[in-house]
Amino acid sequence: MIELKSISKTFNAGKPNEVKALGKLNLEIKEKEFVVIVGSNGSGKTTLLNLVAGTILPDTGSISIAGNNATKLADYQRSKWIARIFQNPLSGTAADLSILDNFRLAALRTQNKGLTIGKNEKFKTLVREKIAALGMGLEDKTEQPIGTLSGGQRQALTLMMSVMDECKILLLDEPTAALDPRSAENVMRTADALIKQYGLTAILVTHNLKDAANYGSRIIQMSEGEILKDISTAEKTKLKQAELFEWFG
Ligand SMILES: Nc1ncnc2c1ncn2[C@@H]1O[C@H](COP(=O)(O)OP(=O)(O)OP(=O)(O)O)[C@@H](O)[C@H]1O
Repeated sequence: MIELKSISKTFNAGKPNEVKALGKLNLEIKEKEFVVIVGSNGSGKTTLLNLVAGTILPDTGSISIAGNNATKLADYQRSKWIARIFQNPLSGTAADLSILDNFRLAALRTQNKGLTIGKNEKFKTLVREKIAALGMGLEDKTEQPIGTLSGGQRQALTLMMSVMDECKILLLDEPTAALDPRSAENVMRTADALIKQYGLTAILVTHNLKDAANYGSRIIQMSEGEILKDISTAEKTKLKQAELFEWFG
């Protein structure tokens, strides 16, 4: 589903503040795999997500997404395959617009459904059903500005918006870092359930080793722009949480 071949990325090349963020990185992620990426600050995790999303382009190497050569495609050209959730719950939604209008905008993102569908009763009913499935009691608040909701509620809705379209890949960039522990757990549970339900391929970047242990089918540890460890599903199920903390702590 995602294939990175010999990808390298250097920022400010040739200047005194040059940073080699990724060096000749190879990574293949299969369809429906849920990869958790851990690693210390500055190890290249977000750069890797940015390269997959297309917000930055690689210096060398190639990127294939869903069987397409995406190496030179900009982020908006990849958005039909990829949805992304950021650390800040305020990113990805328009605070002053209602929950429903935010879902309309999200539906327009991939330009598959068009404005008419976004306006009709069928769309409203579908949105209410999807929101009800989150079990947060937000289905009767769809006319309320999304900015009035808590960070956890917004993250859960942003997740639902992302997967309602035809996206196949979900990128989660520390999605719970700004949330209290309980909301964080709810958001991670919601993400995990949606990934399974919609059969998504997912990448989660996190500093939370408990989440790395509890979620996902594969763990990758990055260090100085390279993959240091790559733990497969079979190995991960055998790993005890204590061992994981020892390895990555
Ligand atoms: N746009 C940029 N311009 C210059 N340097 C950058 C840019 N983006 C990232 N870097 C540098 O590249 C390196 C990798 O950064 P990246 O954000 O990918 O790390 P990370 O593993 O996600 O870190 P963190 O856990 O702190 O979020 C860092 O040294 C960072 O300072």
